[in-house]
Parts: sequence; C-alpha cells; structure tokens
Amino acid sequence: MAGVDYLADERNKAEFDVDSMKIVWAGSRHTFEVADRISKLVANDPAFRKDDRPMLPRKELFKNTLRKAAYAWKLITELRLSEEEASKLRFFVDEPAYTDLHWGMFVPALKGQCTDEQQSKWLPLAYKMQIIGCYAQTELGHGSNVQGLETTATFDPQTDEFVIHSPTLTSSKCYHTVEVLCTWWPGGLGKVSTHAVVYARLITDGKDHGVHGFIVQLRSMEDHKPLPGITVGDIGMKFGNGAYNTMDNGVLTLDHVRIPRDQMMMRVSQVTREGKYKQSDVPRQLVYGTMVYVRQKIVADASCALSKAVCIATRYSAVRRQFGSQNGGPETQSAHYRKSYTGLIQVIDYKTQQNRLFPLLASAYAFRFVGEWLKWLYTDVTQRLAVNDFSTLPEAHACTAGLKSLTTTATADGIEECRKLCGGHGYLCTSGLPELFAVYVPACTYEGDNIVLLLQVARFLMKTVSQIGSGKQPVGTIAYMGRVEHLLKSRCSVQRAEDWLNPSQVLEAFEARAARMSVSCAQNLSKFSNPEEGFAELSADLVEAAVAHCQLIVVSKFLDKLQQDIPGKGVKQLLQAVCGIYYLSLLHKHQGEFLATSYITPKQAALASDQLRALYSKVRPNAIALVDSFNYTDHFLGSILGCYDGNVYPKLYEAAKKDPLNDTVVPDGYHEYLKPLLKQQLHSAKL
Ligand SMILES: CCCCCCCCCCCCCCCC(=O)SCCNC(=O)CCNC(=O)[C@H](O)C(C)(C)COP(=O)(O)OP(=O)(O)OC[C@H]1O[C@@H](n2cnc3c(N)ncnc32)[C@H](O)[C@@H]1OP(=O)(O)O
Ligand SMILES: Cc1cc2nc3c(=O)[nH]c(=O)nc-3n(C[C@H](O)[C@H](O)[C@H](O)COP(=O)(O)OP(=O)(O)OC[C@H]3O[C@@H](n4cnc5c(N)ncnc54)[C@H](O)[C@@H]3O)c2cc1C
Repeated sequence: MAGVDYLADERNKAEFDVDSMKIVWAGSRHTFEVADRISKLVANDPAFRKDDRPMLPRKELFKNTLRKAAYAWKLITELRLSEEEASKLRFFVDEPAYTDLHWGMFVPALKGQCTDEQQSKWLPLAYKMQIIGCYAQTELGHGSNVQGLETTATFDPQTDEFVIHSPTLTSSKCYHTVEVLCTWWPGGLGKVSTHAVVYARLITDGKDHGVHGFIVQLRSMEDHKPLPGITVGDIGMKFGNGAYNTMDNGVLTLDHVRIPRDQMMMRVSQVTREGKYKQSDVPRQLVYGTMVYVRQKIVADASCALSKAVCIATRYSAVRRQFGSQNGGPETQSAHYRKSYTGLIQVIDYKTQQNRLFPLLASAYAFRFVGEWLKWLYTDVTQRLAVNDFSTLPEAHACTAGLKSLTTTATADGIEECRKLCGGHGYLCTSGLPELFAVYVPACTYEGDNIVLLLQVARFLMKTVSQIGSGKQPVGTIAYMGRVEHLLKSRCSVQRAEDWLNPSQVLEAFEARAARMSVSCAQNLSKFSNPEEGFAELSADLVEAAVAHCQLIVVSKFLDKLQQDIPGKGVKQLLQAVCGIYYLSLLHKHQGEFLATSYITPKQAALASDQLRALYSKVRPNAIALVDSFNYTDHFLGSILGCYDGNVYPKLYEAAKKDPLNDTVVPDGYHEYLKPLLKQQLHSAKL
C-alpha cells in the first residue's frame, strides 16, 4: 500500500496550476523556496518529532521544548541561517517556546523603545541569545487596563537607580484576597528568561508619570537563580494536553529591586541624572508600539493556523465516505480501499459540508492577503515614525487591533468547526485538531482581549464620524467615510446572481453597511449627555460596527490582490471564486445587517446565496489542490486525517496500537481494581 496516493483523483481534477498558487500563497518565489527548504529540513529531522506531545508529563514536555529550542539554535548557527531562515525554522518546529517571546516581543521592544545607545548595548546580546528576554506587562489584577498597572519604578537620585516594586495588599486598592499583586502570564518568564522588559509606573520626586518600560535582569548569568528581591516561577498547567504547556508562562514579584537609570527604555521619555522627567517629541502611545508590532504578526499567523485546520478537514472530507450505494462493500476493507468505495459519497460532496468548509478555506486565503497588506502598513508606519511623521499611527493601531481581533476569533472558531467537519475522528489527538485548537485559542485573549480591541476600533470610527464635515478628509482604510452621504443614500443595483461578482458592487455593499452602522452608533451616542456613559451603554452595537469595518478591510484587500498581475494557468480565476466565497458567505452570515441598513433587498440577498452555491461548485474540484497550495509537510500538519496521501485508516489503526495504554493487553490496575470488582460480582451472581 505504501506510495499509493489516495487523493490522486482529486489532484487530477484541479483546473489551475498548483505550483503557481504555491508562490501566490507564499508571497514570492523567494519566500516559497525558503519555506519549502526549511520545512523539509525540520520534517526530516527526528529531533523535531512532535507526535508524542499530548502524552508527555509537563516536566518532560517542557524539558523536551528546551532541547528542541537549543538544537534549533545550534542548527541556525552551524548552518549560518539568515534571520528569515531562522524564523522559518522556529515556525516549522511548531512548538510554542520561550523563543517566541524573546524574538517576537523582547527584541522588538528593545528596537522600538530604546534609544540608539541602549540598542547598541542590548541588541547584540539578545541577537546572540547571550541574554534571553520576555515581555512582562500583565499583572494578576490588570491585563487589558494597561494604564491601571500597579508595579512601580521609583527613581532614587541618591544612587541613580530605579527601585522596581510589585504592589502589595497595603498599596492595592482593588484586591483583597491575595497577599501580593504580581506580574502574571508572561511567556518565557517562568523558568527561562534571564531578563524582562517590565512595565511599571514611573515615579520621580513623588510624581506618577504613568506606565513605562524597564529592562530588568531576573536571573543570575552564573547559575540561573533569581537575583535578590526577585521571586519567579511558572503559573501552572494551561488548557489541553501538550499544546501551550510547552511555554513557561510565569509569575513574578519584585521586592524593591534596583536597576541602573539607563535601564529605563528611553526612546519615548527620559529621566535625567537629576531625576527630571522629559518627554520626547514622539507620542506617548509609542510605549504601546510593541503590541502594534505583535498584533500585526498575529494576523499573519492566523492564516497559518486556519489553513492548517482547513487542509486537514478538506483532505479528510475527500477521503471520508458516508451513505450512498453500499455495493462496494463495508468501509473497513482497506485492501480494496479504492474499489470498494466507488459507490459511497465523499462527505466533501455534501452541500452542507461545503457550506461549512469552503468559507473557512476562503478565509484562510483572505487572512493571508490581509496579513501581507498589514505587514506593508506596519513597515510604512515604522518608516514614517523614524522621520517623526506620526499621522498614520492611529490608523495603524485601529487596523492591527481590529484585524487581530477579527482574524483570531474567526480562526479559533474555524479550527473547532474543522474538528466537527471531521466527525468522530476529529476528536482524536492524532487528527492534530485538538492540540491546534488548544494552542491557538488564547490568541483571542493575549495581545489584547478581542472585544477590548474592537472597542478601540469603535473609538477610532466614532472619532472619524465626528470629524466628518470638519474639512478633515479621512484617508486609508477609513477613506470611505469621506463618501458617507452617498453611502447612506445609495441602493444596491444587483439584478442577477452574477452581478454579485462585480468587485465595485461588492465593495460598495460592504462600505454602505459599515458606514451606516457607524453613523447609526454615532447618532445614538449623541443622545447621551456623557459620551463615556453612552459609549459603555452602546458598546455591543459599537463592537458590531467595528466588525463590519474590519470585514470591509479584509474584503477590500482581497479584491485589491486580484487587481494585481497573478501568473499561472487558472490561478487568478480560482482566487476570484475563493474571494467570492469569502465575501458572499459573510454577506449571508450578516444578512440581517445588510438588510437592516436597507442597502440590499431580500431578493438581492437571495441572489447572493444563489451565487455562493455556484461558487461552491466551481471550487469543489479544486479543493484539494487549493489546500496542497499551502505546501505543508505531513510533519508540520501533524495530522493523520490530513496526511498528503490520504491513507488515513491504516495510519489511525497503527497509531492506536502505539498508544502507551496498549503496551500491555491487560491494563495496569487490573489486579488492584478490576479483578476484585469482577470477582465480587461473580460471587454475588452465584448467590
Ligand atoms: C513563529 C510565528 C509566530 C507569529 C506570532 C507572533 C509572534 C509573537 C508571539 C506572541 C505570543 C503571544 C504573547 C502574548 C503577549 C501578551 O499578551 S503581552 C500583553 C498584551 N496586553 C495587551 O494587549 C493589553 C490590551 N490593552 C491595551 O492595549 C490598552 O491598554 C488599551 C485597551 C488600548 C487601552 O489603552 P488606554 O491608554 O488605557 O486607553 P485609551 O484612552 O483607549 O487610549 C489612549 C490613546 O492611545 C491610543 N492607543 C491605544 N493603544 C495604542 C497602540 N497600541 N498604538 C497606538 N495608539 C494606541 C488610543 O487610540 C488613544 O488615542 P486617542 O484617542 O487619545 O488619540
Ligand atoms: C497564553 C497567554 C499568554 C500570555 N502572554 C503574555 C505575555 O507574554 N506578556 C504579558 O504581559 N501578558 C501575557 N498574557 C496576558 C494577556 O495579554 C492578557 O490576559 C490579555 O491582555 C487580557 O487581559 P485580562 O486577562 O486582564 O482580561 P480581562 O480584561 O480581565 O478580560 C475579562 C473579560 O472582561 C472583558 N472586558 C475587559 N475590559 C473590558 C472593557 N473595557 N469593555 C468591555 N469588556 C471588557 C473582556 O472582554 C473579557 O471578556 C498572556 C495571556 C495568555 C492567555
């Protein structure tokens, strides 16, 4: 049976050039080649085995992660991998680790918030991993409310130092049940990091200047023990087996820990030798800059996680057969696999399966392209900041916050839907889906709770609406608000189902819905004498308006992508169909809003559904090729249900045999707990 491709027929049906699509998915030929090479390097190295993760006890799991991270670093240095290759290697190793926080947050925080002089001291150490850092912001009592952090950094002019101190019960106003209010959650903090960027309230001469970042050494470079005044450890097991438990999320208390003055990150503001507080020309919000950076990365990562789940569910839906003519014999005769299956229906052919699966497939592509665009936006804003142009920062904040929220929510829900799409077998760890879900789902919370972030977008929208008519022309993703009068009056002109394939029509529909929802919120807000009270009261509506705005961004960036030159036979046509599925499934799901804002009629909504069904039929023969285009190795997918050759059943059977519980035929515990029970029942039955 080895070597047979059970999905070959499906692959032969493809109407587009898969190799070209792989390049579109990767972003460029160069990126494709790097990803292809590095993913194979990881897949072929037994040191990166990961199928045992759900079975390992925490301590072993964690030690194994340390081993893999050290081995990955050895490869990176020995093979002299570039920064791009090294980050791909960590990505394909596919195991949350302290390195994510070191490279993903500690290094960016140093880059974004330190002066040039500070960077020249700290960055070389961090680049060579001579120090390992984490990002310690969240406290036990404060996560979302960053301004409410209670850790203090008090300047001592006598010694030219800051005294960093965790709040205690006596200094805490809000907590009465714990003795110490500590830092809580940072990844990499619990057991590994030697240093942390700690966020604390800066106090000079008795005055509180709000939250600032400080570089604090946590552990000795000699023996890794915590330095005096520092108590640090892991916060305990998290959701799921394996999963995010490879990460040492930590708890930290700082008891009057002293650091030199130059370990305050001083790009945004400074404290002089005399203890004078000075603010640079740059906006204070740049203290939040690392979060903008990471949110942008998280959007790009959403398409990776969702595409993984979708790849598994699509391949398995083509393999799995249910109902139909039974003339081929029972499902378990794997030796006659192909022949016996001819009369049975592949579950991917059920329209209900397509209606759940294909919008997720389309979302994976949509998030890929919006992620690419967001990376561009971030680069652009960074270049502007470097020359003191801060004009696009509010938009960058709104886009990163909103798209992080939209894409992570859809991805977490999508992974769970993919599990259900795989029926019972989706619930097995060997499907890869339970672990993927458990690893992914905190993305809805970390780096900003998704609702809290949408409220930030809503504030931005309300500010924009309030400025309409002031002469200030909205630009970028909010430019459509400049045409709000037209959008409030216009009506959809769709008459036939195919009219829903017209990009300008689609764009106007999403713009009109978003603009109308924002304007309606603004009108309702104006009825409140206290705007903050009104904002709190209407927050559920505001969140919906923010979602409408973010969906518009994703749709418009997908449509923009299709305006580009996309080479390869049939590639652009397929992407047009995929894009259509993305926006029409959104339109269908949020039909109520499109109808309530009166832009479309019920008849036009029905035509949209007709067109959506037609696009499902167009995509169906291409479904396997569309997920092959992600170019994932079986190692990276980590799923028997999603394996490339589709030879699912023998692999499931073999994996079950290898489960430690099957090491013995009679289980451990039989003599202590089962035998006496059975004996006793036998005895009473005889009586
Ligand atoms: C291998 C591949 C992996 C790839 C994948 C990634 C890799 C990397 C691994 C990561 C692995 C996870 C690691 C999780 C790591 C944590 O979770 S770190 C902790 C993150 N914590 C959070 O996100 C907290 C969320 N809360 C916040 O961001 C803020 O406090 C809030 C909610 C924005 C509120 O801020 P605030 O200052 O209290 O309130 P607000 O008055 O609304 O704002 C003031 C002004 O600042 C502006 N503002 C607020 N925030 C910002 C901002 N960020 N920028 C600019 N302006 C801002 C507002 O718009 C407002 O402007 P104006 O209206 O005055 O003009
Ligand atoms: C796996 C993981 C890794 C993490 N890694 C790090 C790290 O490396 N470094 C770090 O500093 N932190 C880290 N965190 C912490 C994380 O950033 C916070 O948990 C997150 O920002 C949410 O804050 P919170 O826990 O205070 O939630 P809360 O704010 O307490 O949220 C609880 C509920 O209240 C709601 N809510 C809160 N405020 C509002 C509001 N204004 N309006 C309406 N609803 C509201 C939320 O929507 C949510 O439903 C991590 C968290 C997790 C789960």
